[in-house]
Amino acid sequence: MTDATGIVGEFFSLKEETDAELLAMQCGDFYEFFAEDAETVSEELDLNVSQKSSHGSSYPMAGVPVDDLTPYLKALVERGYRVAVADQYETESGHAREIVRVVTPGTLLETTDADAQYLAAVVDGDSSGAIAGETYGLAFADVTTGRFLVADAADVDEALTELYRFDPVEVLPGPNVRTDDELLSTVRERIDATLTLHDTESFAPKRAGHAVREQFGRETIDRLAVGESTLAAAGAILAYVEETGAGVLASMTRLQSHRGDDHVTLDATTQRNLELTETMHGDGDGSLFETIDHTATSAGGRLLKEWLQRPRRSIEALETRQQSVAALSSAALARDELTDTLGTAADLARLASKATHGSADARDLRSIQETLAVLPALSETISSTPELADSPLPVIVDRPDREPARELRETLDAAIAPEPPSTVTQGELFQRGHDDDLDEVIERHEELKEWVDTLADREKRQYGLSHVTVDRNRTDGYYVQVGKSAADGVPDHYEEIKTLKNSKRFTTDELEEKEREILRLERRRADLEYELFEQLREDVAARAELLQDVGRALATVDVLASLATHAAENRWVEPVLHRGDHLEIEQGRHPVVEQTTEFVPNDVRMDDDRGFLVVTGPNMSGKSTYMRQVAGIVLLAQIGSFVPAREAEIGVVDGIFTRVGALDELAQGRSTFMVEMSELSNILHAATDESLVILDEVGRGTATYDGISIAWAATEYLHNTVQAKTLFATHYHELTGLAENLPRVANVHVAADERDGDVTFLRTVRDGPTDRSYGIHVAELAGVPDPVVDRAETVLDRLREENAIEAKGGSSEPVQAVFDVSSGQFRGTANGDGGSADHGSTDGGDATSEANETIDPDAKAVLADLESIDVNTTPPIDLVTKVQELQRRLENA
Ligand SMILES: Nc1ncnc2c1ncn2[C@@H]1O[C@H](COP(=O)(O)OP(=O)(O)OP(=O)(O)O)[C@@H](O)[C@H]1O
Repeated sequence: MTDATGIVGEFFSLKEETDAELLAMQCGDFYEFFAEDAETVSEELDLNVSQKSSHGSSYPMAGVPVDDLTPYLKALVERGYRVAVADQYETESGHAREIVRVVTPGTLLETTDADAQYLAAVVDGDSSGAIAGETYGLAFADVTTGRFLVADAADVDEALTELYRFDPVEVLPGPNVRTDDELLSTVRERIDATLTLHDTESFAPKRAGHAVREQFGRETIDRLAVGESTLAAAGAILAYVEETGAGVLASMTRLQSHRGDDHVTLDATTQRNLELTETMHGDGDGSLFETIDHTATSAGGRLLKEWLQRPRRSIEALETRQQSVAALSSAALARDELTDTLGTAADLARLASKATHGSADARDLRSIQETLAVLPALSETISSTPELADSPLPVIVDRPDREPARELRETLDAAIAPEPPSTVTQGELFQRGHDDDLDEVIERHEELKEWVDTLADREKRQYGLSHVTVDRNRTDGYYVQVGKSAADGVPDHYEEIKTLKNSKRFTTDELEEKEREILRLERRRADLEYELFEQLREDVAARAELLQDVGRALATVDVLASLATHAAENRWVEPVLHRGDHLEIEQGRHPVVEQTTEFVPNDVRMDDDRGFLVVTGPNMSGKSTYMRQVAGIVLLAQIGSFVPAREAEIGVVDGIFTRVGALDELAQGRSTFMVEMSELSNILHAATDESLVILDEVGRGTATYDGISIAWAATEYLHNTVQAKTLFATHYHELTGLAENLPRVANVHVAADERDGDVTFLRTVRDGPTDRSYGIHVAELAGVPDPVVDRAETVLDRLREENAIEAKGGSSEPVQAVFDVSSGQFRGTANGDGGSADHGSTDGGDATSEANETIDPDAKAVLADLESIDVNTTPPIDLVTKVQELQRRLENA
């Protein structure tokens, strides 16, 4: 196919120049896709495919009108394609075409989605001679707002955490990352991003470093102490943005580092488990963000998401936010006024990016002017409301450079027409007074229009004509129309141009001359206005950083007002933050569940001597909700928000780690247990004594012995070595015994009431372990058939009486030997019906000797070994391993 000539041949040779999946090539008034591209596009977008013959072959062809390309591009890019666009231009010998842009998910400017749209690059530092301690370098850019951030990560998990946090739409893996299967497969699984293998050259440290210094200045790089692999990632992004022709480099005014001790570690799993921005099922509805979001602007919404994904540790910074939230929550009227004012604000960062790219129209500049006016309006409300004037809010609105912002606003206000058209090439964009030449053109134009408008009257008067009108249309230009009855009386210099049913149209030399001048002036006006507009747009683009600053200030006020609204409407309180270990929440509620349920508030108290809570309780009683509520409250406190509680005192944490459920992994067909263990391993490595750890049912994904052993060992490790604040929900009743041996472990349980076989969930958390699990009751609620429920009751009763782990015998007669966990003694019987095994006797020694008479010698040896184990001194894991070994021996006996 590539030997095609003509237009199709040109298409194929352009296609070779790009690694984009699709090429849209301009052919006159259409952009055409050929061959396979045409088929792909028609399938994706329902376009008609025709056949194009070229030198004896025929090729599928699909096209869209030039003016309609944008929505099609957007749709293709949102489906993950990268699309090259080749424009046609005139040459002396006809025309030629060249690729002017490659539109990719991360460089799409025409987005209408309010969310941030990050393009990410990840570099494995080992390959780029990274500085010590820095293994992965990451950079993130949002071309739609000009935001540019860098981060480094010590290992692959941290790198993934950052990626998950930014949730990029496109990822550029660095040279070594391309062979990192773990990272790439996780990115593919968890992040809906297009992976683009961009030119490895652009990641080269020297070249990348140069590009970054050019863009952001040497001082910034030094100040932020950006490492080499991070520089490589940032440089690769700059190169990519430039090469794709997005033309927005100038809007990337500031490099921000995403490092530092100020942020709370929230690993990828935790961000999902806590349902920060979407639920475990992938919906936005029901997430923490959706619940607390009352922002009035899309930039405010984006910032609130960012805060939730990046809680902070600096008490000073958090208290500053709290003071604003407190002031705003008590000043309801002023808050409403601020929110109403913010409602008129456009997305300044996005508009700045459009101005830089050259795609902003006159309406966009009007929006910029109107939005710049929002800042002084907010300032006015704030300074005239005493509570707000005394809060940190005035500092926030004064942070952008107000004077140049005012100048820009006034310039735009004076320049742009109040309601300009959306096209920038047809004139009527400017007001009088912006430019003398333009004013002259407009004046002369208006004079002529005036001459035309009054012509009919003059002609009537001068020549005594009736039924005269003067008008203009496309085919006839300007004409004088005279009613049929009067048409014979027109003067000689009238030249007839058309006869209609009831009238005739004429022109005159003078009218033609004026028409020519009007047309010339209109063309001149359009050209001049376009030129002036481009100039003005460049002036605005040069102020991109200022616009971003103002946008950020508006978004910040928006988020603080939103937090205040939520606090006021839901009776949230201001938590007291401190550096210690103490965590006390009185009458806490789950921020999301309280919206839809009559919520039963609960307390939590954790301290130096009570740093590890084992949470037990029946199924469905509310264990998970309780633990998530604690994590949610701590997280909200660390974004500066109020919290759902009557009172809260919170020692700030450096990280929140969770291991909760495994719904989604199951759907992806990964082994639940494997996932559970790798998450646990990550927590045991990453958590510190200042972290908060939430573990829900760890060890449930495997056989009971393994499960208990792992849960037990993890508890010891977290308690003794990591010393993180931990809440651990479990069904393994055995774990409640830990409180007796480990000083910082305490038991709490979610209470349930059982009367006449009916269980009522009280949802109240109390100190001490639960006595039973009520699982059968939940099975009954879930509709499990009665005979099964009855039988389960019987089995459970028997198990409860024996309180034992069973070991099976291996002789011809099945032998049941029962090891009593609570007493550390062994009981057994020869008859297969283990259930009747000497229930009356609690004296294990007697039962054992009785059993010994009837069982074979190998089994006896096993029993002897078993008896010799000292349960009180043997660590649980060894104990379980030993029991397993004994079991095996019995089976082989
Ligand atoms: N304090 C509360 N007030 C009101 N409803 C609650 C409360 N806590 C939990 N619930 C509700 O109870 C139900 C069960 O809660 P949850 O899933 O937390 O139980 P669980 O003990 O973790 O269950 P399982 O052991 O089966 O995993 C949920 O529907 C939840 O909304």
